[in-house]
Amino acid sequence: MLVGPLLRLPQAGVRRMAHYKPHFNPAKRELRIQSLQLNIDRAKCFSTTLSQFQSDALDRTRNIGIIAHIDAGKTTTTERMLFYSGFTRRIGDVDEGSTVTDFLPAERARGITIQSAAITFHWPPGDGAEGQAAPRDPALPRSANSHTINLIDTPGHADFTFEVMRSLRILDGAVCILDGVAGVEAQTEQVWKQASTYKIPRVIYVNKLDRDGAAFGRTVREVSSRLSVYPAVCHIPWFQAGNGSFIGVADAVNLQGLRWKEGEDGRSVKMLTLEQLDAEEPSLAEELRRARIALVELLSEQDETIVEKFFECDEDHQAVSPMDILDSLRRCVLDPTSRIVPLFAGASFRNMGVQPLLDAVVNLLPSPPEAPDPEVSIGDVKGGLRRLLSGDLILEQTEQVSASSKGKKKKKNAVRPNPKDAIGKLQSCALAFKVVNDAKRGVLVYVRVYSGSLDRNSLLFNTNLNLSERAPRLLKMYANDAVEVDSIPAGHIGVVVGLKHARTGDTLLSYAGNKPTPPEPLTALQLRPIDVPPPVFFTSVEPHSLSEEKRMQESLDLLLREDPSLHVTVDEESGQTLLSGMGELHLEIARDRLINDLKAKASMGRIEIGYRESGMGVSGPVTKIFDKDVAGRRGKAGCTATVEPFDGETPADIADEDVLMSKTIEGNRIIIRAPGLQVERVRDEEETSPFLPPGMDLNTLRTAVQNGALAALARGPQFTFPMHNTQVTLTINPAEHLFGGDSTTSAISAAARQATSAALRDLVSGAGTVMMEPVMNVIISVDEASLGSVVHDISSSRGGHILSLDEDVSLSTDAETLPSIDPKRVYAPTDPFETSSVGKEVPVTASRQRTITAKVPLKEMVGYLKHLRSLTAGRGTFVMSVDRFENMSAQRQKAVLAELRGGF
Ligand SMILES: Nc1nc2c(ncn2[C@@H]2O[C@H](COP(=O)(O)OP(=O)(O)OP(=O)(O)O)[C@@H](O)[C@H]2O)c(=O)[nH]1
Repeated sequence: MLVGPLLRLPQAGVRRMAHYKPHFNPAKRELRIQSLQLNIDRAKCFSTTLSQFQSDALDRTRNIGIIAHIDAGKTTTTERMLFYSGFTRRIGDVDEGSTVTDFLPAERARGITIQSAAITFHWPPGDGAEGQAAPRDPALPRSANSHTINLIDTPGHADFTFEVMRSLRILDGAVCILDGVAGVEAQTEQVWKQASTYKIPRVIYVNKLDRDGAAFGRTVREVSSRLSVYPAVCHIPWFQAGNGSFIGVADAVNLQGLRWKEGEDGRSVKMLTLEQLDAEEPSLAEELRRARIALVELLSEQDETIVEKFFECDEDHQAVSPMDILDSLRRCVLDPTSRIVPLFAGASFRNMGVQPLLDAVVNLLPSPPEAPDPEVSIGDVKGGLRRLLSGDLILEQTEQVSASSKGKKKKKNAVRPNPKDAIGKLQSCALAFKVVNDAKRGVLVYVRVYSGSLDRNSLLFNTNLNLSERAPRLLKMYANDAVEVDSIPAGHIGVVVGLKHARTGDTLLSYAGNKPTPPEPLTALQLRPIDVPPPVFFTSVEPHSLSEEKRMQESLDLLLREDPSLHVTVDEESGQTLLSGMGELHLEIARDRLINDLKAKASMGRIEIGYRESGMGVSGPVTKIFDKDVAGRRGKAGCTATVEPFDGETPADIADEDVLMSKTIEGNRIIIRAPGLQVERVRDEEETSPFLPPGMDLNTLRTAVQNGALAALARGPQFTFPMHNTQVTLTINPAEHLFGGDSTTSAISAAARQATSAALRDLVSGAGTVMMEPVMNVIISVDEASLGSVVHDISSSRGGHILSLDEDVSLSTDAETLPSIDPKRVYAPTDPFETSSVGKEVPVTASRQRTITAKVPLKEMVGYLKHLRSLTAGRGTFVMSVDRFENMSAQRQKAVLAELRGGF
């Protein structure tokens, strides 16, 4: 934005803003969050008969999350939010391990948030039902009425990136907390980009301004340069006498000062008008006027309405009403093309700045109907939920399917589904965003409902697992307290109790009719689908005794439902159970969960890198006939398998009518062919064949063959690492491979496994296999002084490949790369001990932050943080994510194998 010539102090005779905040009492100039005790009592006394959701009007609901760099103060801020809203009686303390949101013992012990907990509270305090009948008074800010806030606490550690994505996708808005000392860090950039992928409207809160070295102005400039957005500075910090301790904020929207008393719980806030500030803190008053001008100027660049208001006020920046500014900020926040992000200031630990931030959540972030349309997919077709509900997306999907099946023989009795019929039958769709094992209530599945209403006792079809299960109980959660409800309407967040299968990330549908599955193609519907990155670390899990094995398996199953980015495989030959995950900390936390929380009597081995194995050529077709009694039942089935290299991208040629399935799973492609099966679509949704074993449907056959192939692919033939970039084609010929009732699912699975394993072994005698290792995308933030040594260390000692210095290299393929913003053109107040203010050059000094983007083998990154800290005097930070698996050179392979064998 242009601040230069326009940044001038307003003319004399400035009009005073009318104060508008009803819960701030201007007469007393002292705010006390009202009737705290009353609100706590109310919170405890929710009627269990009334559906609490009914009283929470959607436009007075905010589904928000807090995103930040680790340790920026998410938990500390959340605890204050809960306290000021009357939800808790005392402020929890992360350092004492007494917080509400971090309620897993493992989290409390580590002081980090590892699990997203959803909490509902009201702001301003009330029960969210007040004044529901009365329409909103447009002259008052939304924060004049009590709102229901569903807060999802997202994890901050890099190992939990996938978990961050999972919680982000159900948010309608987010607060991004920055550490006022550290500024924008590599991980902030990463999580910011992730939020941009889902186009989530955001506000920024600069925290920890009480700490020595806090630099609000520098942080604001970093927001523009590193996050590529225009910070709309709504608050500036108030340091006593310009450079003393942090005592409050000056509010550029309402043109007032908010001062908190040192050492109190923060419920008392002294408010000062601009005139009072002039008398008490003239330099702050002057800066506040600058901030107001900059704010109006910035908004004017993107919002026509504020320009009109500005002209109506005779071009007096101070005369524009707070309501007009709030409305303009809101329009910008909700406009996906706008790059304006409102920015607030505080020190949560000192209980300063949290109530105005809560007002901002209510005033500026969207209600569920105002939030960006969530992405859904049906098969390969993607689009918005609204397009799905209109039937257009289904139409597109059916057209695509019929186009791709052109040239195929028409199936007998084929019926094309009517999109309107399918949508008409859809009663609700919801996303299970978190599965939590509650000691008292059992397994809780947190859901966000996107359309319709999820009712108690309805049958829920899980499109990820292809099964239905009933929802016997529904709850609305208040951290560890719960209220029983009859339904969860669209836009709301609630909990389903009693589901046996649903996992974190699954899409759940309820539909009309008594069929076991919803009409096609709804069975393939996915809400906000995300790609699960491959696990790169693994460890073995061993029960203490044979009798503990069942218990351990149950605990592992639960762990996997909670966190599907963990994987469990059983090595067929050694019988060892292997648990794999995204990072060392990820597996350490899983170990804690398993052993300390779930009380599994098991021990875990060393955490090791998950290498992969890949074939160098094509195997011959190998046929295996399995013929054995399984659990007292005769089983006989056969299968032919061929394996070949697969580049991970080339689409499968599915124009072959014999192809039953072609799926890429965990970096390998599984193709199932069944020539001569003569598949027929009988009715709308059922496929069958006269040659299937009695009682078996096509889906069961597919799953059995797939599971057999997956079990074989889990162990490479030469190095015993899981196979990668491998395509296996399995052929089931009914005449040769199916033997009526003897061909049970386990016999078919066993035949598929044996055939795949034999084809893999065939590779070894032919072209051979090669080891692959995970290569990471690494983004390192360091100061100028350490740049040289860090770059040298990465490229020479760690075999890394530097991609860029300082350039914005997008980690996510979806995130759009925005043109950069010149921080010189952004308003930022002077930091204490800094000389000039606006329009300054970002100084090129030793403290300037530099960003290194590189590709480095994961093996070389183990324990890197400690090393980076020593190279950068403790200031360097980094984030990394898996780029891909790469073939290892013969020399590197030999060295790694020697190390592994030596048990190093
Ligand atoms: N001085 C100061 N310290 C703060 C402030 N806010 C948080 N802290 C401290 O910073 C540390 C991290 O705070 P948390 O609230 O746990 O941060 P978090 O972002 O939730 O961290 P994760 O859960 O690990 O992602 C704790 O020691 C807090 O006491 C603040 O405003 N001022």
